[in-house]
Amino acid sequence: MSLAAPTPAETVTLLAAVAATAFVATLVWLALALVARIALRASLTLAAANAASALALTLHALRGVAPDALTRWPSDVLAVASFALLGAAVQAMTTRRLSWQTTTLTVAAVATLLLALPDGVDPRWPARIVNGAGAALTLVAGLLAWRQLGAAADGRRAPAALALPLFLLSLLLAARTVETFVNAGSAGDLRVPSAFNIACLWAAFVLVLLQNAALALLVLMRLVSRIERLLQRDPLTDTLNRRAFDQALEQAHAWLQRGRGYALVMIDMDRFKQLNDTLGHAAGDAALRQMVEELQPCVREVDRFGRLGGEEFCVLLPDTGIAGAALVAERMRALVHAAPLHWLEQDWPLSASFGIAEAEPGDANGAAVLARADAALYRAKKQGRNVVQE
Ligand SMILES: Nc1nc2c(ncn2[C@@H]2O[C@H](COP(=O)(O)OP(=O)(O)OP(=O)(O)O)[C@@H](O)[C@H]2O)c(=O)[nH]1
Repeated sequence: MSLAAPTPAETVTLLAAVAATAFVATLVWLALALVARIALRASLTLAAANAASALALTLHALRGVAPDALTRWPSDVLAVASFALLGAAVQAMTTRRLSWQTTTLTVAAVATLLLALPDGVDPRWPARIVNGAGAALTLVAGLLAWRQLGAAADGRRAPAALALPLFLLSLLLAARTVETFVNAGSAGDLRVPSAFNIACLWAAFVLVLLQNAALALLVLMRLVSRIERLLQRDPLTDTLNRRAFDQALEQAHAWLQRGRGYALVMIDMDRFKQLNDTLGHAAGDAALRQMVEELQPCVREVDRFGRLGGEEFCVLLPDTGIAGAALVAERMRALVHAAPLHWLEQDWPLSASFGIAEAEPGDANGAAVLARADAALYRAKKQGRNVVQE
């Protein structure tokens, strides 16, 4: 390929290549949405964005071959729709919300503006409007992605650099708009075999690939986060499962050497077997969920709430001594005791026993602290239940 003397065949071939790439991306996002059911709304919106882009580029390439009524206004509107849909998909992916009103209004406004252009208007005007609107839409999408991706999502930070292709796309579209003003010979038409158009088409080709790859990576990260969460959580109560809690405990214990203490509050619902045997297993499950919900306000962001098994739970309180743990446990005890389980028109009184322990420098590991909290819990049960013991 020579940049000095491009041929019309080159620009049309490149246009077809970008359109074909967008078309393949459409199929991939459709498969992800409909077959794998991954990030359904965002994937479908991205499929629509790529489809609109593929169709817009194909119609653009057919200018002069197919009727103008098909290849001018529809192609321009589809191009703007593809940028608006891309923005909507980025919004759906980063904020989990999808604003159809903004997308529809933007496309309708640009479509009306293009229709309102007088007959025989300088053909660069439609190009300026489409590229200008595209630059603005992709810039807004890029800024949104930059802001949202930096924020913690599912406990994992997605790199804000994933927004970079959107900024580059915005820059490319802005450059195309400016070029129609500063270059007297510009037609604002991608089919014209100029060095500028060839460079733009190559950049568009790379950016379509980069843009889709960045968003696919984002979807993958979301998926991994979701799987990680499923592996760490107890399905009934959404507290940490035993494995994840043990990990958190050993992590906290490692910090003990660096002067950061912690305490444990072990919780065991009283006479749970009796509840299960009388009202049934479903009522038992409901009681466990109710207790966890009631205790959540006592648990800080830094605390770790885990289910050790059956009706036994434990809360890990970093930077907390035995006095603090006693306060928390007493508050929890009162909360559980205050609210009976409402089940099939009857009230079943609930209570729980609590064992607390503080990590000490002599403790070899977290399990040793847990064993002391367990022994304290045993004493609480021996004392007649519904009490806190240390
Ligand atoms: N509904 C329900 N029951 C469970 C679950 N896990 C364990 N259990 C039941 O919890 C009961 C625990 O009984 P026990 O260990 O005797 O304890 P308890 O009846 O609470 O007696 P105390 O702790 O001494 O007050 C058993 O009947 C288990 O089947 C669960 O996920 N859901």
